[in-house]
Amino acid sequence: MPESSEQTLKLAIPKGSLEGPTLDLLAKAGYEVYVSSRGLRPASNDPELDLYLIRAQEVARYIDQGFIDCGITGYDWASEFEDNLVDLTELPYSRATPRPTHWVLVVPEDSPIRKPEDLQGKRIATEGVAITERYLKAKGIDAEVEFSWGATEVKVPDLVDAIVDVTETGSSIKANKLRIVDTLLTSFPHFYASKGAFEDPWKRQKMERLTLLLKAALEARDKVGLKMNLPADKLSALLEKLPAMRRPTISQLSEEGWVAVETVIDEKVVRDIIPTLKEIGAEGIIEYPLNKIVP
Ligand SMILES: Nc1ncnc2c1ncn2[C@@H]1O[C@H](COP(=O)(O)OP(=O)(O)OP(=O)(O)O)[C@@H](O)[C@H]1O
Ligand SMILES: O=P(O)(O)OC[C@H]1O[C@H](OP(=O)(O)OP(=O)(O)O)[C@H](O)[C@@H]1O
Ligand SMILES: [Mg+2]
Repeated sequence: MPESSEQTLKLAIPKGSLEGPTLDLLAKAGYEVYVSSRGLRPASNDPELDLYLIRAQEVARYIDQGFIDCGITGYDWASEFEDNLVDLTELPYSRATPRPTHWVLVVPEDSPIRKPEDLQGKRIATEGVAITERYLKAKGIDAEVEFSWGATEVKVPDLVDAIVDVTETGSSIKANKLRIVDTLLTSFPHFYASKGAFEDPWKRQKMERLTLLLKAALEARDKVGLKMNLPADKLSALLEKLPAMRRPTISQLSEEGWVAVETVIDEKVVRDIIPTLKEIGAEGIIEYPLNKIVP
């Protein structure tokens, strides 16, 4: 375990839906976090980090109050504190996909509610009471909003007329035979800092370095490196046929008439590209995973 450090940065990691993907991202960024089964103050391989596992809903409030220097949480839960926080960066990852989450107004498939205005005088259950009330107010709709502790999908139509819930893949909506009436908010995780921490030169530099590494790790996601040797006279054929190979590095090989080509491409096109490269005349093709890309 690394030695303790003089100066530390108090960083909150969201406990719950985002915990797993956030720990994976931190690891890719170079920060191994060791979470024990009940421990909410995880250790890490960086003695300058003082880590807290805090519910996503509460991260922004503790940063706002200055108890925590910075943290990762969904934009949805931080939006009401937005004016008091420094938004260091958006981090485009989710629980299961690279897509953002949506807070949606949902009713049973056969509900008579077709548009938001049909909610006038109705009852809505949600974990996001503030998000829902802000939305209704903006639309001038008067409806009763009650807090839900979760498993919200089960409440329509017997307990309430509609719900507002998070959706990512849409599978919960489908499984519960629900229909989306409107989208209230779209959210990715963000890395937020308190204004106080941002004004502290040491903390600011530490957070900016962390931001760079987190973004670099996300940038490298779903990309791979590709390297090969190629007869020099086939180079133009290769570049013509493979527009996916943007800005490759070309270097001369010691063997006359041959070049080495190196590039970064989306992993999803690799299975089409490698056989084509072989057909064009490439040899010694290697594909390798990437941890970080810093533009
Ligand atoms: N299915 C999901 N896919 C991706 N992100 C999600 C999903 N559910 C929630 N999130 C995101 O994770 C954060 C926390 O979500 P939420 O408030 O639902 O708490 P939770 O961690 O899922 O815990 P709970 O079990 O109480 O719902 C939010 O920023 C939200 O946008
Ligand atoms: O569109 P999907 O990919 O299906 O994701 C949406 C589901 O994920 C969240 O549930 P969670 O697991 O947080 O449980 P909860 O119902 O206790 O909030 C959300 O409340 C939905 O139920
Ligand atoms: Mg949830």
